Amino acid sequence: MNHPNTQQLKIPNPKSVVILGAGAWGSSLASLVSSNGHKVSIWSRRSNLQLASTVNDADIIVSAISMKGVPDVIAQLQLLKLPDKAIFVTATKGLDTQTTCTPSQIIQTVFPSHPVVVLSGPNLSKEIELGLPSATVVASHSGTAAEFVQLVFSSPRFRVYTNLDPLGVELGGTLKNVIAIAAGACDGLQLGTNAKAALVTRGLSEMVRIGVSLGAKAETFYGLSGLGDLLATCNSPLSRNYQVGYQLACGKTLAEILTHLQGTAEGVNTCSVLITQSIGQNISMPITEQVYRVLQSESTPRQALEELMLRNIKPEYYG
Ligand SMILES: NC(=O)c1ccc[n+]([C@@H]2O[C@H](COP(=O)([O-])OP(=O)(O)OC[C@H]3O[C@@H](n4cnc5c(N)ncnc54)[C@H](O)[C@@H]3O)[C@@H](O)[C@H]2O)c1
Ligand SMILES: O=P(O)(O)OC[C@H](O)CO
Repeated sequence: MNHPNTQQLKIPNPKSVVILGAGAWGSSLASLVSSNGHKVSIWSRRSNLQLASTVNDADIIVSAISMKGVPDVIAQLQLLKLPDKAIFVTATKGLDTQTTCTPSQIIQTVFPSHPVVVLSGPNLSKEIELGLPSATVVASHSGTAAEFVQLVFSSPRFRVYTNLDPLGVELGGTLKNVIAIAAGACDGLQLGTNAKAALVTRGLSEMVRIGVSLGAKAETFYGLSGLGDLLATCNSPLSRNYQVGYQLACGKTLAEILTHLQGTAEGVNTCSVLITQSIGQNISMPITEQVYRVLQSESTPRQALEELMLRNIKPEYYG
């Protein structure tokens, strides 16, 4: 089968794309789509735009809001008449603390007749704003919807792959945030490259274990939206989740860090949800457990390291 290359990707008619959320990621996604010649509207809870008039002709509605705002904004959309053609794209990386649902699950439950596409990958918004090259994944049970979104977002600086495991892609981007907090702490404690490699590899193992138990495909976690995003977030000071861990290791309190952090570190809330899920499903998640204890001030990063190193020795299970 012949696929077009990025030079041939122009969609004949510009599409109408609505971005919900005017934060770092919403702004970067807007600039990617408008550079491709599409009509972009950005709505946020603080803008003067009416949600109803913003979405009334949308081909694509993108959620780039923080997880805590998703249920409320989707409930607002439920009261409106959306165009039948509208495809939802979620670029939010978190879990709902009330229901433990992912954003795509929340959207699909409220809008069962609209396709939902997950967009996730190693995409630090500051690098994208600089025009640096990057790749991502758009995943949906509707291959047609995923390919449509792929065409709208693809460009020579933003390479977009399709995938048919939306839950796996969404969980990859969500679960890695907790491991990124641990990786930041590892660097803050100056534990070295060997320790970081061990942490990230065993972290991936935890992601696969809980992800598969929640219904994702194991292989998805070894792609861009899993391992790819894990590597980006665990190795970059641009990541807010990494920053949380790094600064905790430097002795700051979580409250101090969050007060000064630019943007949202979803891993903090995601960690609490994962602890509930891992206990409920009897799944071992030692790194997540230690991150949780540090976030709750029940332990320090140094004590968390000791706890991890002193666990019973065992075979290297994969997954
Ligand atoms: N920044 C990145 O590099 C990046 C990359 C990929 C994915 N993401 C994900 O995108 C999401 C947004 O991240 P961000 O970096 O843009 O965060 P941000 O803090 O810069 O922006 C968050 C946006 O959500 C809105 N919001 C927050 N609470 C809300 C509520 N209760 N109701 C309505 N709107 C609300 C804010 O007004 C703002 O527009 C997160 O889930 C993040 O994990 C971020
Ligand atoms: O800044 P973070 O930690 O939210 O990470 C941003 C993106 O998820 C990286 O892909």
